[in-house]
Amino acid sequence: ETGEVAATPADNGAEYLSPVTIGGQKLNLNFDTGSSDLWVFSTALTSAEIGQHSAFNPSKSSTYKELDGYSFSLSYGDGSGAAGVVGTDTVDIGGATVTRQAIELATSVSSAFVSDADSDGLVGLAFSTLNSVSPTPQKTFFDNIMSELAQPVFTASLDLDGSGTYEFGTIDSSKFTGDLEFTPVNAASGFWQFDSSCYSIGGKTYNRTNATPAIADTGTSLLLLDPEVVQAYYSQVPSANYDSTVGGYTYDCSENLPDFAVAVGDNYMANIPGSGITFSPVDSKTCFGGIQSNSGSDVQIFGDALLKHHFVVFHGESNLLGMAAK
Ligand SMILES: O=C(NNC1=NCCC1)c1ccc(Br)cc1
Repeated sequence: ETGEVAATPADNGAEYLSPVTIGGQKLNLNFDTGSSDLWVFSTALTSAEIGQHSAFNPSKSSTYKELDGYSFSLSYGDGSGAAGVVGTDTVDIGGATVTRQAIELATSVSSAFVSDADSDGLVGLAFSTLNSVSPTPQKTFFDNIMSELAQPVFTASLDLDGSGTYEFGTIDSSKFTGDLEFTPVNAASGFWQFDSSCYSIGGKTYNRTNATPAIADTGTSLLLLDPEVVQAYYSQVPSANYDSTVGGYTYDCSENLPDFAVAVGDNYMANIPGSGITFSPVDSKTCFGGIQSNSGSDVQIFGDALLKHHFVVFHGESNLLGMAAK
């Protein structure tokens, strides 16, 4: 079995959305390798909360089964969150189908999800140990389908030109160039976590002292790195400075930015060309960088700002992360 869906950049440029069919109902969900819950907007929310979203209606699905007394409650790294009840239903992602997938129906969502009209919920693709369902944590879609897949993998090929895809069960070699380099993942963290001990700026490589690990997180928009690395990068950008009003480093959009690369394990330097560093404009002349600080936390987050420049393989059986150029 295999499945393939488009990953389309949302209007806000901050996330990618993919169509998922649950009990015959189609929703646009954010595939998130940084969390492990599949939750959706549900008709239990108020119409003000639902707004333009698609909301799952359990009473309209002939295959939905409530899990009596089960609940979920989640908060994400950016402070957004959701909570609600739990059931099972048939989930189809591009033809890959799980018949009894735990789906989490939101009865409350944070304001960020209400105002982001593009996302009808998330599909968690980190390890099931992080699932928030009480009293019994549930398995992710990938965990449930892995044994049925032609290969126990899923891949992310995110593009800003709207041609991105997620694929389950196969590694499509037409989607990348050069070698695919695999790195061991520390699954005990619950994340797709690996070592990253060096970086390069404008082609010059630096080793990090007391290097914190990194995670591959498709649910985070930016590249959130140690302050040491971020300061080193923006010291090479004359007009750059930390602007507390927007909460990050900004610079003149006319700057000719240096290339940047971070190590993924010992065998791969993941590069972002200088032309691909900017995340968004702040005003007519100022730009906001895709490289920002993780405020010194114990892990670096390699989000879409990095991942969209690469072909990424998540190998669930051998706990490896594959990276290639594209
Ligand atoms: O929440 C996280 N990733 N996913 C999403 N962010 C926003 C919506 C979804 C996240 C994961 C790991 C670490 Br460490 C910090 C943050």
